[in-house]
Amino acid sequence: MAFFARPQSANAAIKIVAPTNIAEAHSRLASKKDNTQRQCRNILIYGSCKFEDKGCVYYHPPRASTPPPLPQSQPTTPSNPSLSQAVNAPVFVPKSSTLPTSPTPPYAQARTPTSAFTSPTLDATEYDDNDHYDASNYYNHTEEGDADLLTDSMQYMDIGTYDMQDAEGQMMMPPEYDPHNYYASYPAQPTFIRQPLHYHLYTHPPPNAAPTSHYVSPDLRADLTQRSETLLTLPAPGLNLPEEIQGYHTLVPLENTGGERRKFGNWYSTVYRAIGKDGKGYVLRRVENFRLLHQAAFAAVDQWSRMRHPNIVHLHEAFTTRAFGDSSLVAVYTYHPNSLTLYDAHIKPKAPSFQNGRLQSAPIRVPEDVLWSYIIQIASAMKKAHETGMALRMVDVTKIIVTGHNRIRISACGLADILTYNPATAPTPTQQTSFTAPLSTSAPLAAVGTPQAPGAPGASNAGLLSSMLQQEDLVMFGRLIFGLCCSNMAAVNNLPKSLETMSKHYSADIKNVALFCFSKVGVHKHVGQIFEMINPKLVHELDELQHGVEHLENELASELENARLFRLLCKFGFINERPEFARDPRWSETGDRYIIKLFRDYVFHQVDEHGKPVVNMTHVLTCLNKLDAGTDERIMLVSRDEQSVLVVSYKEIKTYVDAAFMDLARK
Ligand SMILES: Nc1ncnc2c1ncn2[C@@H]1O[C@H](COP(=O)(O)OP(=O)(O)OP(=O)(O)O)[C@@H](O)[C@H]1O
Repeated sequence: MAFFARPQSANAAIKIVAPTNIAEAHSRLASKKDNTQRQCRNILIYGSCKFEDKGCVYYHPPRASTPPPLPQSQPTTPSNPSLSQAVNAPVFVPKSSTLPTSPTPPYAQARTPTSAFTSPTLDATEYDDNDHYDASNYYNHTEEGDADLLTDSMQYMDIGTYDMQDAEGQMMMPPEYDPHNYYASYPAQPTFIRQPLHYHLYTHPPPNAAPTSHYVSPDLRADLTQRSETLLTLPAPGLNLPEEIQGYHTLVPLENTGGERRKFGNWYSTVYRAIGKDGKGYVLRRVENFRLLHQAAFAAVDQWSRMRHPNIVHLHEAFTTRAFGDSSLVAVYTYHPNSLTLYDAHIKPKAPSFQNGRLQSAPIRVPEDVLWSYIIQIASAMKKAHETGMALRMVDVTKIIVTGHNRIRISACGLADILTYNPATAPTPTQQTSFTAPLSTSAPLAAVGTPQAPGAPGASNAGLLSSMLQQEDLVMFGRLIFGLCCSNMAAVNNLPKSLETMSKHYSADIKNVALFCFSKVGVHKHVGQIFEMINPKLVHELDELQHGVEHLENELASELENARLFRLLCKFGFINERPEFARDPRWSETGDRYIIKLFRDYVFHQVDEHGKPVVNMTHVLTCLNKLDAGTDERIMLVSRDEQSVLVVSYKEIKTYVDAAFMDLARK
């Protein structure tokens, strides 16, 4: 309760009085201008004046004597910012158009270009050391300039205004959003004093990136919200799933566990979503009734867990478990909420819908640019795997998931390596990390789950197997392109018809890539050749990606200020109108909290000249951002009975808000 006893004078708010000393300051400046006995500034700065004997009108002390000390300038701001001195300082410049504008500061009159650099008595060579722009020299070398003048001029500066500059002296934060209003309010205040950029100030976004609202678009918001929501859904009761396996809990099946099931190679498999020890979502891909014969089979897991690629679902670990009541193999992958397999997204028959005005149930064909994007992403993932001596082995519509807008990832990588591990063909660590050259022999392909023993002379079993699996990746890739083009995964079984369909709906380039991948082994074929074939499409994809990044940046910009303003509003909510202090006038009618209360009125409860509420988000945003930044700019707060007026800076209000909040938090 100590803060209740805080004396009101503890705050630095000042009462408004008429700025009587403006006229005095002007007359003082005028008298200084007439003083021809003032010491020449060249003597002060350089120790001599080249024009001493050539008509310089200022006073030059005898050369032998020691130069007199610099004249004491008038203090720019009161050294002790006590209330009594602050009251007389005519610093406060009301920003509101309803308030009188401040007089044009004298420094602004003094720094006309001619007076600064075109004095006939100045020799440019005399300023060699000061050629670069320097604000203080600039003023010092004005015709009438001296330290006193500069000091006097500084008194008229609204420091809050100069805080709003970046390193280049550009205005960073117009007090109002409308730049025209800003310059109309400050017609004669050029900006020369450089202050470090205060990143917490509210900055008007560049016009080309100006967000249309202060929130991300509804579509993006809905998408992101749904993704988080999905992670929180609970499993249906009665599934009889283990509560926890190796630290993963809250298992939820991501596919139908009853009815007809497809096999994964020779095994049944089920995909679950689970929460890990770190609270993040994971996918557990369980292979039922798997017997691990060789611990070394998990070597592939190490390799895949080290692999990072944007189009490959990351494999974290794999283990065997009896928690499901059998001997299961579980591979743990990153969870990408609300994903669909390519099959579900493009091939699975949909409920009838209106297409071209007719009710149709045929799947909607994948647009060509989307197909190119898929081809590039899969080829990129494949290239990464092949460069590290591995094969994807999962280029299949049911094992590629769509995790975002046209964004695909290959899931289940590494699983086939464990399931089909054969110690006779297991690669050594060196072979695992070496680049696999394109296959030069016409060896038969190894199907997933049934690797064949290679026998090419000169090549190790492991190396040749790896090459064969990589060739198989390409064949699967070709099959996938045919399937997506024809919306039928058995499209390659009737190649002539499929080619006809492709020619009808897609460009010849897609057909060429599909045929290249699907063609028989025996030629020098590797995934790098695909990139050579599709160069122009790569450029297009890059452009699209950059557009996508820009779009997201703009979305981000619209929310940029919201988090800190939300925190500030929370503090206001905690401090203002506390019911337990409702009958205690000391809570909000005196001292710092009174100022917080008046500031809240200033921000939210203003009325116009007709008494109508001013509902201006720009005003609120500007005020709150300045408060959060703690600027030196001062505002005028009027009591509700309009009997007293307080002038207080944002910096001071910020201190009071923080102190009041800390008091509450400590209670
Ligand atoms: N990493 C992942 N993140 C999120 N969802 C995933 C992930 N991997 C797979 N899924 C989802 O899990 C579900 C089942 O995946 P699965 O690979 O078993 O596909 P499937 O079509 O059921 O194939 P199969 O019939 O061979 O089991 C799919 O809906 C898929 O989108």
